Amino acid sequence: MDLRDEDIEALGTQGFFIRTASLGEQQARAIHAEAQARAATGALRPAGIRRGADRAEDTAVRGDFIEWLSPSPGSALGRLWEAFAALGEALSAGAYLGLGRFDVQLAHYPGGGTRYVRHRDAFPGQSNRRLTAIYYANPDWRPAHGGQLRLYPGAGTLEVAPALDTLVVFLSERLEHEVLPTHAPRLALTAWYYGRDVA
Ligand SMILES: O=C(O)CCC(=O)C(=O)O
Ligand SMILES: [Fe+2]
Repeated sequence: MDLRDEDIEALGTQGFFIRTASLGEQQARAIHAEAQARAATGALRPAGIRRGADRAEDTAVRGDFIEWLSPSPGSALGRLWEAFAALGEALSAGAYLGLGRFDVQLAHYPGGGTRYVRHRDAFPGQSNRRLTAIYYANPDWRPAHGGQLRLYPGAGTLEVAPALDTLVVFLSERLEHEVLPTHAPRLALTAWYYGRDVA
């Protein structure tokens, strides 16, 4: 996941950039297989809305099942973790984002019209999530499956297919987005990067 000047520039001007074929098909398929296997074990839990004591589940808002990952050296998901780490370092160096630690979440939307309504991942002023990087692991995605990521960069909208090996990176405080209803199982791995000032 080498960073190009145009990616850094797009992040500054539009608040996001998109890469297809980001790790290569072989790695992408291995990531898909591992993510799929984790989802199949039943280890994932319904995602909550809001955090802490206010946490609730509401599938009309958000219908995915999630698991927080830990680094797993030697596996395909471990290599993805390393790629996320390298991306954070490159963006800190190239875009002066001052990123520190990150969390990685595996999310599985089971299909059946599950979605995640329009939202932002962080709100300005709260020193929490600075950058969101989403990596899609869906080898046979077709338009009829839905589940596109819809971005609201300002004027108009843009839809991103959650297809194998596609990476979307955006400023968590800035870009509103939503997951359109998905009619086939949909896998995504998301890294959220925090500012360096946050422990
Ligand atoms: O999976 C996606 O495309 C986006 C999910 C999302 O917006 C989130 O988990 O905050
Ligand atoms: Fe989000």
